[in-house]
Amino acid sequence: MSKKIGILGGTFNPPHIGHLIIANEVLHALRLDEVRFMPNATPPHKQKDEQVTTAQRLKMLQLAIRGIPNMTVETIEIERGGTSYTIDTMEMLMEREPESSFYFIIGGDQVEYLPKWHRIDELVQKVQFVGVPRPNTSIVTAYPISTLTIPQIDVSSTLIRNRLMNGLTTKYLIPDRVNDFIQKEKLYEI
Ligand SMILES: Nc1ncnc2c1ncn2[C@@H]1O[C@H](COP(=O)(O)OP(=O)(O)OP(=O)(O)O)[C@@H](O)[C@H]1O
Ligand SMILES: O=C(O)c1ccc[n+]([C@@H]2O[C@H](COP(=O)([O-])O)[C@@H](O)[C@H]2O)c1
Repeated sequence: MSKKIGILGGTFNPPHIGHLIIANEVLHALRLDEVRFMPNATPPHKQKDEQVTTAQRLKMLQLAIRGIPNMTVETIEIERGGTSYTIDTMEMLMEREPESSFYFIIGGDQVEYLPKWHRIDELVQKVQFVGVPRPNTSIVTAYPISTLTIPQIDVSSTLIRNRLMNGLTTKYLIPDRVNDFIQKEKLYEI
C-alpha cells in the first residue's frame, strides 16, 4: 500500500524540541505514516561545524527520537556523503520507494531561502513541501508549497549551542538523553 512519508531534513547540531514539535504536528495534521529525520552530510548553505562529527549528530538524533512512534532516522545523505542537495536525495528516495509519497518539511527560514535551493523549480514539482511557521520568518512564498498553522517555537540549534557555551541550562529545550550525551562527549564547550 502507498505510504505517506514526511522528511525533516536538517543539520541537527543539536536536535531540539522545535524539531520534535514540528515533526509531530505535521505527522498528525497530514495523517502521515511516519516522519523521517534526515541529517545532512555537508549542509548546502551553511558552514560545516568541524567540532561536532557527523557520527555525533547522528547519535544525538537517534537519542532524540528513541521510543517515539512513527518517527525514524533516514541516513541516505550521510551514506552518500558530500554536499546534501535535496534534489539529489529526493530523486534517490523516489526511485528507491516508488510507491511512497514524500512531504518535505521546512521551517520559515528555509521557506524564505527556497529561491536559493539547488534546482528548486524542478524540486517543487517533484516533492510536496510543507512549510511551518518559525518566529521572525515568513511562510508566504510564490512557490507551490503547503503551509500549516502550528505553535511557533522560538528555539534553534544556535540558541542551544550558545547556551551551552555560556554554561546555561538546556533542560526541556532538548531531550534529556541528548543533554546527557552532550555532557559526556563535552560538545559545544568553549
Ligand atoms: N523552532 C523551529 N520552528 C520551526 N522550524 C524549525 C525550528 N527549528 C528548526 N526548524 C526547521 O527544521 C529544519 C532543520 O533545522 P536545523 O537542523 O538547521 O536547525 P536550526 O535550529 O535551524 O539550526 P541552526 O540554528 O544551527 O541554524 C529546517 O527546515 C528548519 O527551518
Ligand atoms: O538543496 C538545497 O539547495 C538546500 C538548500 C538549503 C537547505 N537544504 C536542506 O534543507 C534542510 C534544512 O537545512 P538546514 O541547513 O536548516 O539544516 C536540510 O535537509 C538541507 O539539506 C537544501
